Amino acid sequence: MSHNAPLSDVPLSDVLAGLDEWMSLPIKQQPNWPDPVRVARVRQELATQPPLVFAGEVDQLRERLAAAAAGKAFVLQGGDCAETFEGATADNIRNRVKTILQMAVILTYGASTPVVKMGRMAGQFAKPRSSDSETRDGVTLPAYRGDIVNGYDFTEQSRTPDPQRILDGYHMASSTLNLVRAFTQGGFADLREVHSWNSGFAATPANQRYERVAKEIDRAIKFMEAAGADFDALKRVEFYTGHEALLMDYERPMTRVDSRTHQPYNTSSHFLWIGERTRDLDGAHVDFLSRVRNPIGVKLGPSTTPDTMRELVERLDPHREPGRLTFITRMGAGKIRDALPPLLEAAAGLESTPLWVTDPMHGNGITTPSGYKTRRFDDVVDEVTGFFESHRAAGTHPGGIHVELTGDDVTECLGGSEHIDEETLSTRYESLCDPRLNHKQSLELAFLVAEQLSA
Ligand SMILES: O=C[C@H](O)[C@H](O)COP(=O)(O)O
Ligand SMILES: C=C(OP(=O)(O)O)C(=O)O
Ligand SMILES: [Mn+2]
Repeated sequence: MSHNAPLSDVPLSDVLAGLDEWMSLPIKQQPNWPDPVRVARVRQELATQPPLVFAGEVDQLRERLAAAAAGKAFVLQGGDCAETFEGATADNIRNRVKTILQMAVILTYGASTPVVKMGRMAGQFAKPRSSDSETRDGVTLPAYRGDIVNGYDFTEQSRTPDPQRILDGYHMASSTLNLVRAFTQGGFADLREVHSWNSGFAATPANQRYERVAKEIDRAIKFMEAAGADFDALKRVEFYTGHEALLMDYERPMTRVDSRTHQPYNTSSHFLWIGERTRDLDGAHVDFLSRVRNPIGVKLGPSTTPDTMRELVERLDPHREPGRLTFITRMGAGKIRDALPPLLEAAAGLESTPLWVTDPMHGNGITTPSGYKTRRFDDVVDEVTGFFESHRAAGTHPGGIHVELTGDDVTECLGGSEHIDEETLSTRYESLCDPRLNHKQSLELAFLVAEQLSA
């Protein structure tokens, strides 16, 4: 029997042994910890900490993703490229949650589709890098790999990987998730608050357009209330977390055997994805994630062949379980119309039902002459359009969108209705890794996606 069988026929000792199989496989993008003994101690301590999510929630998300894969819902995943410890403030978390809620309203209302809301939040602390090191003014130090590994400051001390950061990352994820749960379960995310999510954001065409949608929703709710509808269910909103499962010294200790089902769940997050750089078929990440019950995503870049995709299905979704596997394509605006159709065609013969999500960010990175990593809003929109076109042509379901965004008024991506240009980038560029859509650009994108969805 395959190791990730949906039914728990595998002896517990085999399950536990399997969870460490990755250690014997090639692995990429892990830090060079200077003191492995300290890391081992941290791993042990982390393994004793309470889980961040409950396995039942994870199962519920799998059902929601299955609905999206079947064209009955749409998934919205968004958040920072790299969450930071310093950025885990109430204001910052609230603005990101508000932005995702607003985008979800635009999509739900504009396209009459249920939206599965998921943050790149509460654990998005580890980053894969193109280069292991960074050189500035002749000084070479280890690359910044995310706050869960090392610091961004360009000093030897800060860039040296520090395992204490793994525990700090756990606590940051825990407090972030606590606030996210408070907002989404305590009334803040109630659809009757649809106007208040817009407050605090500057008046712009996108916000004004949002206000108009909010007014219409308000009127509809008032009408239904007057007609006797009970809206208590609106008080609570399902909101899930996801991050790239990259740092094995975090992901493994957070993986626990569920007492109800005797199956392993990665309790650091509801959803986990494997990055473009670590999805080797015979590598550690694919093996490890094939053994946990969480729904799993895999990033697919433009060079992905149908064979690779088929093999990923075999390894990660051998039982063809709806909701289990999400392909997050990140092809680039210029490539998606050529690169995605062969994958959609090949998937049709597999009896698998992967959820197809577009990440219109990571294939569209450019660096300005002054050294800023950025993306053009128009390229982001073009990739999203290419995603919808490809699915329409193939008769498959465009199931969701995955974006790097913030609720703040940063200037990291070029364009949008505010026409951020190369000179403006430096005024408020805050990301420590990839450029994010700001609040207005996020709403603008949501309106465009809603149009595509309802086309
Ligand atoms: O977020 C994705 C990657 O970590 C990022 O794009 C890598 O960036 P780099 O090429 O600057 O290392
Ligand atoms: C590293 C990322 O993406 P990818 O693996 O697609 O490059 C990311 O999502 O930040
Ligand atoms: Mn990124």
